[in-house]
This record gives sequence, C-alpha cells and structure tokens, in this order.
Amino acid sequence: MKAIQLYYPPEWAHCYGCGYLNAQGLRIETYWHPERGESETRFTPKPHHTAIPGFVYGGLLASLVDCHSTATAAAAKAAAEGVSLEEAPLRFVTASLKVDFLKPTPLGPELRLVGRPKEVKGRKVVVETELYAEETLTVRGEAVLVQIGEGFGRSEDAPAGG
Ligand SMILES: CCCCCCCCCCCC(=O)SCCNC(=O)CCNC(=O)[C@H](O)C(C)(C)COP(=O)(O)OP(=O)(O)OC[C@H]1O[C@@H](n2cnc3c(N)ncnc32)[C@H](O)[C@@H]1OP(=O)(O)O
Repeated sequence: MKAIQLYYPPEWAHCYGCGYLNAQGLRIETYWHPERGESETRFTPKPHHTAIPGFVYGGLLASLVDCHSTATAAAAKAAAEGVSLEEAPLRFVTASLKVDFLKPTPLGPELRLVGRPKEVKGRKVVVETELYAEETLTVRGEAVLVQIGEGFGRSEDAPAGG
C-alpha cells in the first residue's frame, strides 16, 4: 500500500509535517483503509521532541494531527468521488484545528493516529482523529480541511506559513 502523501505532486511535497521533499521535516506517512473508512499514521517521536522529560511536546502532537488530517481528507474525498488519488490528487489545507490533550503522551513508544471523516461536503472535509500511545488514547483532534486549487498561495491572500 502506498502512503497518501506519496501521491502529492512535488509542488505540494515541501510541508514540514508531511512533505517527502522536506529533509528537515517529519515526513509522516498516512494510509487509507477503505474497508474501515479510516486512515492510520504511525510516528515515533525523537528524544528532542520533549515537553518535560519523558513526555512528548504538544506542538508536535498537534502537527501530527494536522498533517494526518489533510491526508485523510484527500483520501476520504477521493473515495466519496469514486476516483483514485493517482488520477486526481486532491489538495487540502487546514482551515481549523482543534486538539484536546487528554493525558500526557509518553516519549518512547510509537504513536498511532486513527482518522475518520466526519463530514465530506463540497470542498470541505471534517476529520476526527484519535492518537494512541500503545493502547492509551492521549490526544483527540478535529480538523476542518478545505480543498484548494492550483492558484493557492499565489495571490495576496497567501498564508504566511504552512
Ligand atoms: C494530494 C495532494 C495534497 C497536497 C496537500 C499538501 C498540503 C499540506 C498542508 C498541511 C496542513 C497545513 O499546515 S496547511 C497551512 C495552514 N493553513 C493555511 O494556511 C490556510 C489559510 N486559510 C485559507 O487559505 C482559507 O481560509 C481557506 C482556503 C482554508 C478557506 O478559504 P476559502 O477557500 O475562501 O473557503 P470558504 O469558501 O470560505 O469555505 C469553504 C468551507 O470551509 C468552511 N471553513 C472555512 N474556514 C473555516 C474555519 N476556519 N473553520 C471552520 N470552517 C471553515 C466554510 O464554512 C465552508 O464550509 P461550507 O459552508 O461549505 O459548509
């Protein structure tokens, strides 16, 4: 199975969280499981991703939820449209990101994010994510992702980062 991010065309592959062309980035890989209607990302934080010793920095966890959600949105929209990402790479950016830190996330174990599309409507997809450290749910996220066109980032409305 090919990670959703690997379908991104090169011009969309520089993102700090999910761009395969960003050597300094997290380069997360998300997989879509059509039989479950869910996505999954696995990531093992490094020692420098520390918040307080022994626990993962929350900003990193938010980044994981963010980029996991954009990938989930692309796969969910493609599934809803009955197209493959190969033939129609769909481009989503994050409009809104909500992250609840339910418990401290231990630094060391591989983390597992499970995403489910809650709404697929027009250009908008809402994705719910659960993040587990081993079997413990430590973070819950909800993101609103909006599909964009080729001209995104080339106008005066371009975002400052991302
Ligand atoms: C395979 C290749 C992939 C390649 C993808 C690789 C990219 C990876 C990106 C990684 C994630 C990031 O960090 S992205 C970077 C951070 N994000 C950004 O910079 C985005 C900055 N914001 C924007 O450019 C804009 O606000 C947009 C594009 C998000 C939305 O503006 P718009 O295009 O005018 O959309 P608009 O018509 O107003 O809204 C469309 C729908 O979304 C809803 N909506 C819009 N904003 C919000 C919001 N903040 N909270 C809730 N809902 C919202 C609206 O109510 C509407 O729903 P309804 O009425 O239809 O129900």
